[in-house]
Amino acid sequence: MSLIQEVLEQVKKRNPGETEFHQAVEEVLISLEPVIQKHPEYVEAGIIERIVEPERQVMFRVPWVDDNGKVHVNRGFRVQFNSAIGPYKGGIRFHPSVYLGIIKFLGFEQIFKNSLTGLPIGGGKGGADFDPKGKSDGEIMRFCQSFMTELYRHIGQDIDVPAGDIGVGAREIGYMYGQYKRIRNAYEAGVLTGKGLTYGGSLVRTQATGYGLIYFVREMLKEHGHSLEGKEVVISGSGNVAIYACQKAQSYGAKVVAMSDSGGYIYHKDGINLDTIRQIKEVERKRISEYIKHHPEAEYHEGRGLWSVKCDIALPCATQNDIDVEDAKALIANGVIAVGEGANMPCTNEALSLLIESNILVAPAKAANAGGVATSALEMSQNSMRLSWTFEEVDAKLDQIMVDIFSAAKKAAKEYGFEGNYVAGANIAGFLKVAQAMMAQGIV
Ligand SMILES: NC(=O)C1=CN([C@@H]2O[C@H](COP(=O)(O)OP(=O)(O)OC[C@H]3O[C@@H](n4cnc5c(N)ncnc54)[C@H](OP(=O)(O)O)[C@@H]3O)[C@@H](O)[C@H]2O)C=CC1
Ligand SMILES: O=C(O)CCC(=O)C(=O)O
Repeated sequence: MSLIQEVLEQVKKRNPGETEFHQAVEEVLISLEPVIQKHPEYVEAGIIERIVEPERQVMFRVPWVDDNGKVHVNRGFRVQFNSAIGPYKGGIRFHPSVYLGIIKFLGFEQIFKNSLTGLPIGGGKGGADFDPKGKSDGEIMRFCQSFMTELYRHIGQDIDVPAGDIGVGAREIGYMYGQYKRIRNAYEAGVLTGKGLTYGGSLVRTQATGYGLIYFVREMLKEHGHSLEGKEVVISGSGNVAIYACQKAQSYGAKVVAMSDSGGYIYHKDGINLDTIRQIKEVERKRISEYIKHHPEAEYHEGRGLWSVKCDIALPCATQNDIDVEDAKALIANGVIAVGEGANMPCTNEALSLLIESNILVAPAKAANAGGVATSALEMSQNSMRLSWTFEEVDAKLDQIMVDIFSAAKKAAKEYGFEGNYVAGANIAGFLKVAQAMMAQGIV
């Protein structure tokens, strides 16, 4: 059995039931076979065994009281996966599906993604099995305060810097920051990113993941003689990543024809009206089905089925395992050119293999959605300097970072025998920097 197979077996045995974590580890380790052949010193130093084991993981009780005085108890998590190249960095997810296996898959992916940004940030992730849907502002605030009342012990601007993810946006970061500041009685803006602009947030952080995805997809299309101009695009989700991916894709002349939420999807042949989506999602916090009240010529379809909509470019921007083999087959049959992963691990491993074998261009999540965390790192830099850069300055840095990530993935893919496979290229380029740092720091 090869070392990679042995480590995979060990990961499954040691972390029973954590299927998303197994999936994420498998997807990375498979592409590292040629790397360890070339670098036997990594095998000797146990880099593969060490990189799949979190440095630390914390699980805690989050008690809170709803508006009717009823007590609820949720479970909170923070997984500090790897600090070889910088303080742990990664978002916080509030969603009822959250359990240790999800946070570990996300934390593991974050190691390689953060490395690809070229900035000094390690990998971590956190969250809670709390469902923010239908909760009042007061309930959200009390939950965030309770969550931070434990989390504050484990984080700090040079230790671990959380940010947003599913169910956590500027409102939640604000409540968590307020509670952290109250407990610590200190100015430490760099402890969280995705903050509001009046208290240390960075311009462009809100847009960064979606914009960065489109910058990466633009580079990938350009490399293969295509562009976004005139392409039909389908986007899953209608949250932070989806909205700003839609905005940037439209600005490059693409026509976004469908978007979704967990209830269903809308199809608008003439192109989605993003102002309506933003009003429904960012202001009213309602369901996407409301869209047809504003645009009766559009269609609403309940449930899954989004990936059967014909498109040139598919951008999964909702959640993990959104595109399975059947969805991939439907996309291929409909002539898709490219899939750009805005969400983390939105394709099953089987779907990814099928897309790659079918010569569909795949922009892998670790690279393509790295613009969010990269801009978080730029927010940390601004906090350290106590300066704020303009929108144009941050956006230009983000664009350059995405161009650099694309070329790093392309170069690594070519060097290790995977030319044109940016999934393998991103895994390898992300891994190499972390492995070199781990080698230099001894067995820790
Ligand atoms: N925010 C960021 O900066 C970054 C986010 N990501 C990843 O991007 C993805 C989207 O995150 P973000 O936009 O921030 O999150 P949001 O909470 O803003 O939006 C999430 C969207 O995905 C939908 N969704 C969530 N869970 C499911 C599900 N189980 N089934 C179907 N639809 C679902 C939501 O629908 P509904 O409202 O109905 O639940 C919503 O439309 C996630 O995978 C996240 O990890 C990656 C990098 C950075
Ligand atoms: O900005 C950050 O630190 C986190 C972003 C994130 O959670 C992600 O990249 O998945």
